[in-house]
Parts: sequence; C-alpha cells; structure tokens
Amino acid sequence: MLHVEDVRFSYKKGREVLKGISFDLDAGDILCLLGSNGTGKTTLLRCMLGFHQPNNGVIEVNGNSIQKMSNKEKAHSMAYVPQSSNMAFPYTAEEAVLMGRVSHLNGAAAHSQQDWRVVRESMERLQISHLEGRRFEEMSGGEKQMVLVARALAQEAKVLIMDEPTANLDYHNQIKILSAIRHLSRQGLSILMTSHYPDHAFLACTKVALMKGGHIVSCGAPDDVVSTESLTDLYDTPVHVTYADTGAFKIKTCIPLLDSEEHSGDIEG
Ligand SMILES: Nc1ncnc2c1ncn2[C@@H]1O[C@H](COP(=O)(O)OP(=O)(O)OP(=O)(O)O)[C@@H](O)[C@H]1O
Repeated sequence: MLHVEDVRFSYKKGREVLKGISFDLDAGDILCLLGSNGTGKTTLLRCMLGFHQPNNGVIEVNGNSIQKMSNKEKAHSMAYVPQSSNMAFPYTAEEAVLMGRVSHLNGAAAHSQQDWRVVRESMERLQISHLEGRRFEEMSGGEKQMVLVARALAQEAKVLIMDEPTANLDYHNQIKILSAIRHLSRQGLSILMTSHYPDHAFLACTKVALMKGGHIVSCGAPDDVVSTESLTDLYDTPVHVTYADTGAFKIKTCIPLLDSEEHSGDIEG
C-alpha cells in the first residue's frame, strides 16, 4: 500500500533532517512513529504529503510515486489529519467535513448529492452526526479531532496520515480516537500516526517505528520494538516497560522515571 525507501531531506544545505528513511505499510496496518522532539517526524509526514520535495528516495502509494502525482491524485491516495489545536475553521462541523470532498468536485461549482452522502456517512462512521450543525471553533479538542478525522475519511483515500492525533486530549477522547483508528484499519485503511505516547503503540498499533537522528532505528511489532532499553535510548531518559494486569488481560505499559536518586525515597521495604 505505502512504500517509503531511502528518503533524505534537508531544509538547509549540508544539514540532513531525514537521513535515509525506509518502511512499508500494508492495508490495515497502523504504524506509530515515535521519536523525541525535533527528530524529524513532521518533516517526514510533510515529505510524504508532497509539501516538501525529498533530496532522494521513493515514496509510493499502491506502486505509484507521489512525486509524479497531481494534487488531485495525491488527495485521492492520502488524507492528512493535522493536530486539531492548529486548526481554525469559521464553519460548522458538517461544512468542515465537506472540505474533504474538494478533490472530488470534477470542475463543478457545487457539491453533488454523492458528496453530501459521503459526508453524512463519514460522520456516522465516527458517531459524530450530532455535531453536524455545531461551529468548529466552538467545539472541544476531542470533538474537533473527530471532525478532522471525518474530513479525512470523506476524502475516500486509503492511507491516513495523522500528526499526533491524541495530542491535548483527555483519556476519554484519546481512547475514542484510538478506537476509531482501529475501526478504520479493520476496514482496510492504512494509518501512519506520530505520537509522544509509546503506550498507544501497545493499545492500538500493529507496527512501531522508532526514529532517532534522522534514521528509523527500529521498526516492527510493538512487542518486539518497544522495550525498556529501546525507549531509554530513544528519549535519552530512563523509561521502564512492564506489564500491567487489568484483571481481564495483561498489557504492556511504559513508565518514564526520574533519576534513581529522586526515586530513592519511594522504594518500599
Ligand atoms: N521550516 C523549517 N526550516 C528549517 N528547519 C526546520 C523547519 N521545520 C523544521 N525544521 C527543523 O527540522 C528538524 C525536525 O523538525 P520536525 O518538526 O520534523 O520534528 P518533529 O520530530 O516533528 O518534532 P516534534 O515532536 O517536536 O513535533 C528540527 O531540527 C527543526 O528545527
């Protein structure tokens, strides 16, 4: 579905931000891209969306190079979900979702009945039909994020690219977004998301890529890739990965730690 090979990019000559990024995403995959601040995650997403031209490398969706696609073809291949906190629309939720249909206009001035049908279906799929008349600017962070996901769905692309979809959301809305992402992957969409929450990889993702110094240093199943050693190295901070027993099942979880002196008073026994 999505093939990325040896992608290199620099904003300034002589300082590469992406130093040869490669990974693949199949239909139904949810890949979580983890890495410290400033490591190049957003730059990679922007290269994939065609906002930046890589110095080198291949980015293909279903075997077609995105560098050779028109904007309309790109919009039909990949949909982007930005962080809701960066967005301000003077529109209702329904109108914001309708913006996802722009690439389907086919030269017509007005949206077709089919466009409106897709908008309604996209909102129904995410169970946000009740928000249709609400003004985007007046909605909560979680509601806005769901509207932006619905807007991307209305684009009818098979690859969703999401920049920190759970940033600034409370637990309820984080889980709502992660559930929606899993639901979409089961319908065959491929999802690439960035996150600063490694726990979300265990909760929702089929794959994790660890990005450091402009490279993907590890990529694979969350259980194989996310460990005490790998996260401690990735964030240059002690992180403990352990199992939590919920009673019904066990799940891995990640705990960032203060240095051992700070914790010495907390040790029991
Ligand atoms: N427009 C730009 N011009 C020059 N350098 C840039 C530009 N945008 C980003 N950078 C630099 O590129 C590097 C990667 O930035 P990027 O935003 O991709 O990181 P990130 O991993 O998404 O970070 P964060 O987790 O903080 O969002 C950083 O050193 C940043 O300062």
